[in-house]
Amino acid sequence: MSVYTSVSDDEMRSFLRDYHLGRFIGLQGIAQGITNSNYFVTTTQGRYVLTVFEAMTQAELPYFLDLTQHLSANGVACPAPIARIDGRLDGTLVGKPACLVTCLSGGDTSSPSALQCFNTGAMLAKMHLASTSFPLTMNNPRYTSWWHEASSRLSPFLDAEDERLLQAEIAFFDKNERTDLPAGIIHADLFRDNVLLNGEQVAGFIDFYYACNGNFMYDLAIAVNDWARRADNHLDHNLQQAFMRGYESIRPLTAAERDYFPIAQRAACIRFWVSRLLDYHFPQVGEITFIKDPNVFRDLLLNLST
Ligand SMILES: Nc1ncnc2c1ncn2[C@@H]1O[C@H](COP(=O)(O)OP(=O)(O)OP(=O)(O)O)[C@@H](O)[C@H]1O
Ligand SMILES: N[C@@H](CCO)C(=O)O
Repeated sequence: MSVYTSVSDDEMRSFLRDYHLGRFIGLQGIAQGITNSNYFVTTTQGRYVLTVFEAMTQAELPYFLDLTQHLSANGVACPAPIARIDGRLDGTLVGKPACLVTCLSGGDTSSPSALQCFNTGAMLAKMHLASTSFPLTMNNPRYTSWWHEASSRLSPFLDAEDERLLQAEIAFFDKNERTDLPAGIIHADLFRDNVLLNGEQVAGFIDFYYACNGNFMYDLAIAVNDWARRADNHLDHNLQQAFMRGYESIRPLTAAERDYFPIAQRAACIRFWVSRLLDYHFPQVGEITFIKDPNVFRDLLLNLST
């Protein structure tokens, strides 16, 4: 259950006074989710999702809300933030940053069909195209310099084989990274649990809080590594192909991007192997998180080349 911040009906009524959303009817906590507190809010005008941010600061929030507003206005399926009467997209509730967004129908899946992969790939390509006209920028907080630094912190906790593999992969990417390929805003965390599906259709991408500037192939690799990953941590060739075909139905890849894709997949493994290792070995006091198995991405890394 992840409703860490309790919001009373009276607090919600008072929050809603800043919006043109009619009268408050009810509030219902959403059980899924790890980082933030989420509620369905019903008013006389409809149903919305309230997020109360547990870790993000008020100053950090506008970038992400402006981004989802831009994307939804440009045909990308994602929740649109609701503007307050004064035009702001973010507010404060129970002393924490908060926002209201449109409520999407649908749910996530842990075992996607090929058509769901195709449609998610197509929507990711739409997002990449739409992002090129977004004016704000954000550095990727979890990229090469981050994993260099993190790998030093992790070194005492790793056995010799894992240490060697991690260092070798980091060095490989340092040599092979390309910065001249198409880039823009990337989601950077488009796992299966961050896409709501309505049957075979994409209802919307959620959780844009790692979105940043980056290489499109790296973003595609992050998504494919999760969407096509089988329980044995090998990639399902058909699901991978379906995802890539969907992507290319909207944004065809160049030969250089195609060549780079396997390198980006290895980098995407480093990213999530390292973040999960950090969560495991350095659990933050008071941080609300469930530790996910780091070895999934070590094993996927090993299996990518077999
Ligand atoms: N706009 C939306 N419309 C409908 N349902 C939503 C919407 N946003 C979130 N949800 C529901 O709330 C759940 C939790 O949302 P989310 O995954 O964003 O939680 P979080 O705690 O903010 O992030 P994370 O779980 O990645 O740490 C989702 O699985 C989904 O069921
Ligand atoms: N999608 C990430 C967690 C959120 O960044 C993971 O599965 O490790």
